[in-house]
Amino acid sequence: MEIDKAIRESDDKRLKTKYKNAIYVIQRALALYSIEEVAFSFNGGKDSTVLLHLLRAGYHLHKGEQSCSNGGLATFPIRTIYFESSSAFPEINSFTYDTASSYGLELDIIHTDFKSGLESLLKANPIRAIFLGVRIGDPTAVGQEQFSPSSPGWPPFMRVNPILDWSYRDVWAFILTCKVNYCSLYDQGYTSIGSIHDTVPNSQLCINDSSKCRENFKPAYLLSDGRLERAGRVKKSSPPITRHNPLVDQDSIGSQGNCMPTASVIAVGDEILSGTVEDHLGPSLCRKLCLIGWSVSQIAVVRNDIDSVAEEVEQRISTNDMVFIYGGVGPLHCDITLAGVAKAFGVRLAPDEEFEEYLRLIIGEHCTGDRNEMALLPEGITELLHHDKLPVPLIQCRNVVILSSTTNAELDKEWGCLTELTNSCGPLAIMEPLVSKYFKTYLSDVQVAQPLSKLCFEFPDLNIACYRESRHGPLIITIEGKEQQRIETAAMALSKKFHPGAFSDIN
Ligand SMILES: Cc1cc2nc3c(=O)[nH]c(=O)nc-3n(C[C@H](O)[C@H](O)[C@H](O)COP(=O)(O)O)c2cc1C
Ligand SMILES: Nc1ncnc2c1ncn2[C@@H]1O[C@H](COP(=O)(O)OP(=O)(O)OP(=O)(O)O)[C@@H](O)[C@H]1O
Ligand SMILES: [Mg+2]
Repeated sequence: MEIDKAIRESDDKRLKTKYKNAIYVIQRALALYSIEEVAFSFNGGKDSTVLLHLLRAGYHLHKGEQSCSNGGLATFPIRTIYFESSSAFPEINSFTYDTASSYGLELDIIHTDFKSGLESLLKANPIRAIFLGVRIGDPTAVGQEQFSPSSPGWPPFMRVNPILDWSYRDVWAFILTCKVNYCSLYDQGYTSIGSIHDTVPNSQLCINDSSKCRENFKPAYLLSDGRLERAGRVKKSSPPITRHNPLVDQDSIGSQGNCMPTASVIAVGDEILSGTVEDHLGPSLCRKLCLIGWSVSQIAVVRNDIDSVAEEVEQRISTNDMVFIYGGVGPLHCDITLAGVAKAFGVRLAPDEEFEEYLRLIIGEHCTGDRNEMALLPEGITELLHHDKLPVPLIQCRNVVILSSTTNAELDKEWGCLTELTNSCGPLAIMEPLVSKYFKTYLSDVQVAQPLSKLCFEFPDLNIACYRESRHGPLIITIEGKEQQRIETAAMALSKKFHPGAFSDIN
């Protein structure tokens, strides 16, 4: 088979190893699943082009092991799916179609979104595993392995990623060594291809030729720093904050009519969800936020699972000014919080040298593996918040602050530093806290209900709430607002509705 021969004849040892491992993954998958149970997700991109040829070679070798077939690959027996979108580059579409006809691919063209397309595909076919050209540097690769079940909420199938550990250089080494065709856009400076709306040629490949009016680009395989592969892709998450942004621009709060900034708190921990450990940090964080005039919109607990964290963060970042997340931070297998945050913003985890230096000062060279996994941070969106009292800086990714505290004492320290950083453009705007007044009464709920709801109506600018600490204990009523005088007026109005002494002040 021509691919296998080209690699065998090449001197590139690294490529040979990558090829061998990818073929091994493909052969494992073909041994585990029948040919009707597998599919190949092909989109004409460079990574899926590499995968196509690896699958052709892998299938040929797999067949060869079973019989002495000469592997006449006029047709490619693995069902191939292409999600065609109206915003795909015409060059990508034509390359995909031409490749399908050259290699006899049985192409299923799907016009819906990934999730519903896969749902229909799995309903109509016995597919259990899908080959993908996902690589470790892709944002969507976060948390994946060579065999990874589809995420919760997706139809159930196995994602098989034979080139997960391939670098940008490996991909081009393979394409050039095997002399296979690739989409023409890669010769025009495109290095990673999304849609026509979010992809431009990579500026790293721009040739500055003042004599020509048109910009020229070198081909993709000349990009020397593979980390810049996605430089031509517009980030999926443009600044997520749709409301005013109090992160650094504290003046914007006043200009929005003194509206309170809101925060959401996320705890990560299976141990909290199983009831083994009680979360004390969440309530403490809520109190701290209220004390600096912030309103807490939600407190959530999620599992130590990348997708659960990503889903929660993705929902909270657009509706809150800030999101605070803690738990799941560290070097253990269950420490997935940073990966979840990266996934929520659609970026990858990448080594951060500055952070690594801090970690090295603390833990020395005692990290396992090639490098310190704790120094992998969401790429392009991370800011390190330094403070003299902290051994390592706090991590902020856009409007998400990742706290590493595990106890209230540690939280007090981190919080103290965060609020002190405010003066030197830290993430928190310190607002005037709301003023509140607490009353208690032994009247029954039924007696209090109607007058209290009238009071809410008369004072719509105040936050009037009530709760009981125990079934037979007093009813506690709280009145919260911006001005003390206004609260006193409401308190007076409330007491006038009942006999004297019905309420006592517990402030
Ligand atoms: C066949 C196939 C299976 C996928 N399975 C999953 C999945 O299990 N979980 C997930 O979060 N995304 C899944 N995706 C979506 C990809 O992670 C990613 O969103 C997609 O490749 C588009 O990337 P883009 O947003 O950069 O265009 C799948 C995509 C395809 C084509
Ligand atoms: N529209 C699509 N139809 C079918 N498969 C797709 C589609 N989009 C993505 N995929 C699958 O996801 C993989 C990863 O996509 P990604 O865009 O990162 O790689 P690529 O398109 O092959 O190369 P490039 O990074 O140069 O765009 C693809 O190799 C392919 O297996
Ligand atoms: Mg692509």
